[in-house]
Amino acid sequence: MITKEKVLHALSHVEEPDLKKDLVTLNMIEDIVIEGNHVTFTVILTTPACPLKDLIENACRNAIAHFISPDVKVDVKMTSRVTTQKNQPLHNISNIIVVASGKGGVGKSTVSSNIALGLAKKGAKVGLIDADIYGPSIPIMFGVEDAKPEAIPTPEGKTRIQPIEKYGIKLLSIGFFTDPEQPIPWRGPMASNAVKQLFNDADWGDLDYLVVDLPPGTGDIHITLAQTYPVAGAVIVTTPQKVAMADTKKGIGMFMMNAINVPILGIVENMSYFTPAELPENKYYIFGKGGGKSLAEKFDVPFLGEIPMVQSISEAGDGGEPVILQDNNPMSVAFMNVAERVAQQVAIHNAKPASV
Ligand SMILES: Nc1ncnc2c1ncn2[C@@H]1O[C@H](COP(=O)(O)OP(=O)(O)OP(=O)(O)O)[C@@H](O)[C@H]1O
Repeated sequence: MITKEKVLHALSHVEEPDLKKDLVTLNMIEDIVIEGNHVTFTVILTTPACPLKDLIENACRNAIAHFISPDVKVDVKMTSRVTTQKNQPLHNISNIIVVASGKGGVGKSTVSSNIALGLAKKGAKVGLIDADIYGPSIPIMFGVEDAKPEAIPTPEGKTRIQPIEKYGIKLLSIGFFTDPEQPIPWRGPMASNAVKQLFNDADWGDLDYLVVDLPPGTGDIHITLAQTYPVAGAVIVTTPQKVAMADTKKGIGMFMMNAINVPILGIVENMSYFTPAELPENKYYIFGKGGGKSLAEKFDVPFLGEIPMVQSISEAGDGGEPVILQDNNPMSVAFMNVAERVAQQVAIHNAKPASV
């Protein structure tokens, strides 16, 4: 006879590959129902964007077959409860992910947008802040250049900014509050205060992930944000050129400084190679090859993936519909892989003991 204990015993032999503990110890199994020869249970993953979903499901099926009987009919429901970063800064936001680059123009906003939408596509509740005071490009990438977020008065006499909702995520850009024709005269503290308002004074609701597109380089905003709001981690975007890599090293160094101490979730290499649309098999490594990967190895941080230079990426971004929204575009898959790896790294960091 199949019992709940037997099912739990079988599943206690399935290890969560990232967290290196079994699913039962991690409290990832719920709702076991046994009806004769039919077993149903739910696996609670740490993120809906878990890249190991299929692997874990297969391992569960194999464990039941091996430890109970191959004849058992198994139904596995996969769901998720997103884990929360340590020192959660805003009670309704589980994880803040900053996206940074040493240099401007390497595709930081493109990567931020596609990661945010990728996580949302997987079912997560996602917000996106465009904190790039020097060139806020998220409004263009989401086709909401003219949006004017409402400020709603609260009973306490404050105002709450309502994020704009587009493609299933909530977004706010510093660009919504500035005149695009005017250069931004803000200097450090003023700009930092404006960005802080996007965190504090906005009505984000409950979010699993808040992705923040930082200005390029290292500066006041980075330091203020990292010190005011502990973040789950930083995604570093670089291109393969030597000059970009040199600045990327500085950026990584800044996040690793004791006073800042932001975990590096990994490096994304953008514009890794050029691929013409009509010859998708041809890859031209015009800026050099393997730089992002070797940088990740040098700093002992994950390499989150390479994104080629493809016309459809810039067309989609300029057209206000990031490429990940196109289901049949291979670049959509490339960005989804990056988004999944980011979510995976957040979950790994969240599971570490507080001192690590
Ligand atoms: N992989 C890619 N293939 C083709 N075009 C790309 C790719 N990545 C980014 N682009 C294009 O390059 C331009 C700059 O990208 P993006 O705005 O994302 O860079 P950024 O690093 O955020 O820039 P900034 O420093 O101004 O904030 C955009 O027009 C974008 O569409």
